[in-house]
Amino acid sequence: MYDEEDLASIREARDEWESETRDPFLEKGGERKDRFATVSNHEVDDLYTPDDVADLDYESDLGFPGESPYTRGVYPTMYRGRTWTMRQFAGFGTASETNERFHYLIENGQTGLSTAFDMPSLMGKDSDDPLSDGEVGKEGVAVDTLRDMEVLFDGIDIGEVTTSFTINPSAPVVFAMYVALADNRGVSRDRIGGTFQNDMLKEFIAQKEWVIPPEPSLKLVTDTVEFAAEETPRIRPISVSGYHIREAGSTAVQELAFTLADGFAYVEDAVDRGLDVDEFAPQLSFFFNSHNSIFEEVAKFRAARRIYHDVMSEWYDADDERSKQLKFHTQTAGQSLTAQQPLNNVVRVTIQALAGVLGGTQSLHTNSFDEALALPSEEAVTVALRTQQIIAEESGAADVIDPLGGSFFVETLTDEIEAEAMAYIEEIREMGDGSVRDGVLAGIDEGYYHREIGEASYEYQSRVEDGEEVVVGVNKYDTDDDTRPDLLHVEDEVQDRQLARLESVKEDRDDDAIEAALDDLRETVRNGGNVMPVLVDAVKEYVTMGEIMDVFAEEYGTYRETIGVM
Ligand SMILES: C[C@H](C(=O)O)C(=O)SCCNC(=O)CCNC(=O)[C@H](O)C(C)(C)COP(=O)(O)OP(=O)(O)OC[C@H]1O[C@@H](n2cnc3c(N)ncnc32)[C@H](O)[C@@H]1OP(=O)(O)O
Repeated sequence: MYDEEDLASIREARDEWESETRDPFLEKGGERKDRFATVSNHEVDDLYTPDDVADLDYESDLGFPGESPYTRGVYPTMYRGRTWTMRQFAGFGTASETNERFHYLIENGQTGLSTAFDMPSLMGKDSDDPLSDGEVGKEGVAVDTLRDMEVLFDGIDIGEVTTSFTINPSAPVVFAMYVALADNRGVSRDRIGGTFQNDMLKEFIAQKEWVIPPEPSLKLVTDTVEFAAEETPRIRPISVSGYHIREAGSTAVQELAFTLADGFAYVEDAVDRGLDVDEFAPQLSFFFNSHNSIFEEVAKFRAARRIYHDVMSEWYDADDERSKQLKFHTQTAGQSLTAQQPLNNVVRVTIQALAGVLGGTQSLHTNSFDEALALPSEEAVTVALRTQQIIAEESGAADVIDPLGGSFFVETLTDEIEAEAMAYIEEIREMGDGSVRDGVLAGIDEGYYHREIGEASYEYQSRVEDGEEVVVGVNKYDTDDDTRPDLLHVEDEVQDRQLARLESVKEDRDDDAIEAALDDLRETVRNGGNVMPVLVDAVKEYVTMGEIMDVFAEEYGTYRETIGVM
């Protein structure tokens, strides 16, 4: 963006500044540290100038918002037209309690819904399974049958509001329930909107919740992609998630690279099935973490959009512009929150949320300050939502598009993060002999991710222990405050109420229809067909989550991690 002559004179002026202005000043007191680095340990210089961005080409590297390569944002007006979706993750108890929380959040100005499921539902177990005992409704809402979905969305217009479902191994079942709910309510399938996390690859990489092995898991994900493309154009069947990879201890670059590689693996799997990339890619979506190093996060989000645009065009021949636009949800970093001095977390969350906004997120969850201690209380959830509203309506951050674009520092970081992430993606592609899909599966199988993330995590912990990485109120400043906010407690009787509902649903069912539905499902699995249409029929008969997942486990087998078992 600068000509050679300008750059030469800037270089010369910088040398002069260093020797005549900075260095004599440094002699007085030096710098606070020997080395400055982001939370991911990415070293940063003291100052950036046009010389650092000498290779930047405005048109091909940045462009304009809503135009390729989308570095500056996916929409032409970004938040001047509409602010991001404020989507607080919520769920606890039975569907009735969560339905109440949904209404509370909507009344308080939240613009989208996001469902947290309890552990049994996440793992595809019914509430009456012996393994579920003590976990029902504890960390999210319990969903066993379509009846729970009916209660969950009572009084909510599912043709209007978009809802996110954080569910993975059992995602096809919940997707089928949502479609069945729409059918039963007479809402046409093309009106329902929302997102299923349904990102099984990151489960094997980082979060470690699975039922069946990686290959059939991927097959089921692609079933949902195909079904969504054909039936539910406003549903995003996968939210390719870096969040949990980062929470497991990865760096920002690893988070970006591993997530994009997973995204490309899903693209390849769907293309291998015979789908045209432009038929399904516009419905893909992403989900990233936002940590404390504000500029690193902004650069990560900008690099994500640029890489995605370039790779979708060049490797997968996407034509439709929507196939090349990376749209993402952001959640502030749970792992950065501290149990000590919990109110400090409000500040951390504000910084992280601001990074998401400056980075152009489409949707945002701000963590509640008490999340290191328990599920969020109503008070904490309200502060978290208000944080988003203050950023949106008081800070001015939403008034200018990509306000950090053109910052010598942020553009340099964007380039560096892009290059480092691409090196990882290429490495994964090579592990699969030219196929990212096979490379990701090989990486899972061989413990590649486990090693890479483990090393980064160990290194971060060591820096915290050495005090090189400061965590205020934990390893520096007053650390013995034990203030405890009022916490949300989920009563044990929730389990009894959920079991009673499940029992009454089971009593009312037509046993022959249940058996026939499960036979159809087994048959479809055996002949390799898309399971989604039969799942929709099955859940309409009130077949349970556990009954369906048992068929998958019987037919596809279960999975045990082999890492470390030599
Ligand atoms: C840690 C925790 C755990 O594991 O426990 C978790 O995982 S929690 C995980 C929680 N996960 C999530 O909450 C995932 C949320 N994800 C999503 O909501 C989606 O996948 C998303 C990221 C693509 C965001 O979708 P969204 O509907 O909120 O936002 P969109 O960007 O699509 O915008 C919504 C509508 O507004 C329109 N729109 C957007 N911006 C503008 C603008 N400036 N002017 C005019 N219209 C606009 C869009 O075109 C779209 O319309 P139209 O609809 O007409 O096209």
